[in-house]
Amino acid sequence: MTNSNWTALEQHEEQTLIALFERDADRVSKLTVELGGIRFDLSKTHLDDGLLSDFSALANDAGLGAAKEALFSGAIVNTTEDRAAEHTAERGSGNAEAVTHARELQKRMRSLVDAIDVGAFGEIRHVLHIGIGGSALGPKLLMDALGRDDARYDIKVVSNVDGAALAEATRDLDPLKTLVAVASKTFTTTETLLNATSAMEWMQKGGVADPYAQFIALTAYPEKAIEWGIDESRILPFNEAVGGRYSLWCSIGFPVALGLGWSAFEEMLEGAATMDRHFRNAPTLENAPTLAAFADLFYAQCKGSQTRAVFAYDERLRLLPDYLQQLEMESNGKSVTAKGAPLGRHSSPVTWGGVGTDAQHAVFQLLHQGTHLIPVEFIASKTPGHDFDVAHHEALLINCFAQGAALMSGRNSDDLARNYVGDRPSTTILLDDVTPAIVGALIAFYEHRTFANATLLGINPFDQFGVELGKQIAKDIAENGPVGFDPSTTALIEAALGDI
Ligand SMILES: O=P(O)(O)OC[C@H]1O[C@H](O)[C@H](O)[C@@H](O)[C@@H]1O
Repeated sequence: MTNSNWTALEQHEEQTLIALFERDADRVSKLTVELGGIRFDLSKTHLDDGLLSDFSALANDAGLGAAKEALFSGAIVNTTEDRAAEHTAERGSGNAEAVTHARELQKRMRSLVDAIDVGAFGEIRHVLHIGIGGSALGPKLLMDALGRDDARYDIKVVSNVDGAALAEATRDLDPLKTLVAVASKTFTTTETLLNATSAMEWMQKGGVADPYAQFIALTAYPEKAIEWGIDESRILPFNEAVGGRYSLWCSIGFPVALGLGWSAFEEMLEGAATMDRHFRNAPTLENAPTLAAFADLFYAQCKGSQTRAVFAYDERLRLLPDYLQQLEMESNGKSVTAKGAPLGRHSSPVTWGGVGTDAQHAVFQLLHQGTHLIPVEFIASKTPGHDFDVAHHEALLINCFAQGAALMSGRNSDDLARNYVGDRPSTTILLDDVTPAIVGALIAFYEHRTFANATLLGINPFDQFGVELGKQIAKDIAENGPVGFDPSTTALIEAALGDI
């Protein structure tokens, strides 16, 4: 990818959003993609014919088509770790061998769901899912989104090493009726293993005669789980070529399959597969993840936006911003290219966000009148997730659309304190409903958008070495105490922990 591509994009003569709508009566349909029960409306971004053509050239030069084929065919796309990235195979897309392997492991998962259902583990009512990062955020999001009214089991997800999290999660659980799922791709993550050990003690204290019999493991390294004490028959392995933040489709999604039932889990996989096919085959200008990546790159790379904000106008999706933070920031928060050279550009913007309408009364002031340019994303559902008066849902959607309109149109006032400059971009993602299939497609959309961003920047989105240094230093402190650290760190350790 040449610098001239970026120079052309940076020098693009930008029109206001209002002018773009005035000049092109087809703008909404041109920049709206509908598939899998989702409408992606990018018409309130500054993408225009010129930008689309320049970004398409950039995508060609960056080899997006070949990169997609490499991803789906199971080639080594995670070059720094010498691995493929086979999350799409979990939903039946791509490499045949990986798909067959995924199906076999899913059969094993399904058998365990069935066994628990028929009482092979006793009278299980609760599942305590212990994991962190990619081993927690997906199950947490999905159960919160889809398991509100009719979850078949009470699923609690614990991630933080702060014992308060485990205390809260176990407070109302009956240890005799609880299954503990220890979810860790590597089965070496210290927080997860400490929480698992404490959950084991909680069960012992709670009178469970053989707590190990109520523990299962979800991991890519079964031998590590066996070493920890979990019987092989209660381990659900997954392919090590599935990255942690892409792992909700495999056994890390076990609580979802158990909590919502196997058919719902399959619907979620099928929804994601629909998005896989779209990303792989749809032409660039009709390709939702690719167009969204163009808009992301335009603002982050050409307009200096350092953040992008995501607001779920639906309580069921309130954890989506958290989920996306890991997906986007851990994937593309890198200052080096896949070839090991300095990136020389900004990496992924900071993803942040919240829930509408709450956020309107808290942070939207800055979005409307602050000096930062922050592309905003709204996610809403046509169908409400409750039986209360329809007025609630109407108010929710009206507010969502009003915010997008206000950001774009602005309103002039001679009184500067009351002036809205407008021309602030947003994307609206409108779901038919929050169902397993639609949420599956939505998450796959974000995965592919992240991949397209990475490819155009030349980043490997599948490693995360940035998280290692802090872990290493924590280990050093735990093993050796405050030896050899800077004065501030030493003083903090001594003040809070004394002689550890
Ligand atoms: O699943 P685990 O191996 O326990 O890893 C849990 C998480 O921790 C790591 O530090 C990574 O930053 C995440 O990508 C990963 O999802």
